Amino acid sequence: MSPVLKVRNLSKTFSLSRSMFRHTEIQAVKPVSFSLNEGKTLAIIGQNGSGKSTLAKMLVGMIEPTSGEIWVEDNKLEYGDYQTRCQLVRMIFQNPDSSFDPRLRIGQLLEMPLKQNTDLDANEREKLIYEVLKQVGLLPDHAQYYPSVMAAGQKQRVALARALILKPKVIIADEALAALDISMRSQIINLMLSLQEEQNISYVYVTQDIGMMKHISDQILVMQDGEVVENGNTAEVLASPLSDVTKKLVQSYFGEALTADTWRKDTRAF
Ligand SMILES: Nc1ncnc2c1ncn2[C@@H]1O[C@H](COP(=O)(O)OP(=O)(O)OP(=O)(O)O)[C@@H](O)[C@H]1O
Repeated sequence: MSPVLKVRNLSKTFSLSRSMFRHTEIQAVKPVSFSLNEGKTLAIIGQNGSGKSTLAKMLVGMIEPTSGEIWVEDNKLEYGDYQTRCQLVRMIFQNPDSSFDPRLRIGQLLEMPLKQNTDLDANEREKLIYEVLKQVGLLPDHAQYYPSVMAAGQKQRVALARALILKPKVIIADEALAALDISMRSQIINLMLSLQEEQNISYVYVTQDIGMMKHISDQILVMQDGEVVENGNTAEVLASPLSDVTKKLVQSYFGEALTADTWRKDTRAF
């Protein structure tokens, strides 16, 4: 199986002006390389300020990398080429409200990426909008709703629908489920898992939730101070962590080192 997402030596240094003559540089992400196969899930975990979000934002084209390359299949993603990128990689955020225009109905929100990035006519766009609403467990009638009248879980379904509508290869979820309560979170996760199975989507979750990632990720990348300190198969990394930061994350979530036995016995819902 060949990788769908390939990242080579991707890095980001922010330069902050302290005064006219003084600059400080922050190496938010030191050169990182990894790849992700089709239909698989990568978890990027790490403490606050470790560089997770900066990495995710570079993948989705919101931040210009200082160096490195991002490939999706045979397409090299160039910063600023939104048209190519959004058909390959889409992102969902923790707070959908901040990315929804409150003046637009759900149908209009979903139609926007289709108008901007495809040649579909109005009938074809409408058909696709109803199809994607159904895929995320909403009804055709929801196209007429404004986001403000929807519950948090429904809004996250709309965010997912908007990410799915261009049929991307990779979806990046930056702390997308952290604000939802446990039962809504499980519903959305299960929905994302079944969509993954149907459509072979690859997911990158940016999260601090190691418990959930144990259940749903195939690969884990652990970051600390802008550096990837561990990268590998989730079960192997969590069962035999090499870095102190991973050991601490495992210990603080599971209360002990994670042996094969405790792994099996851990049945907590995510
Ligand atoms: N636009 C920016 N300008 C300057 N520095 C930034 C910018 N964005 C992030 N940083 C810095 O880069 C480092 C990594 O931040 P980042 O937000 O990627 O970490 P994170 O692991 O996602 O943390 P959190 O979980 O708190 O979001 C931090 O030191 C942060 O202050």
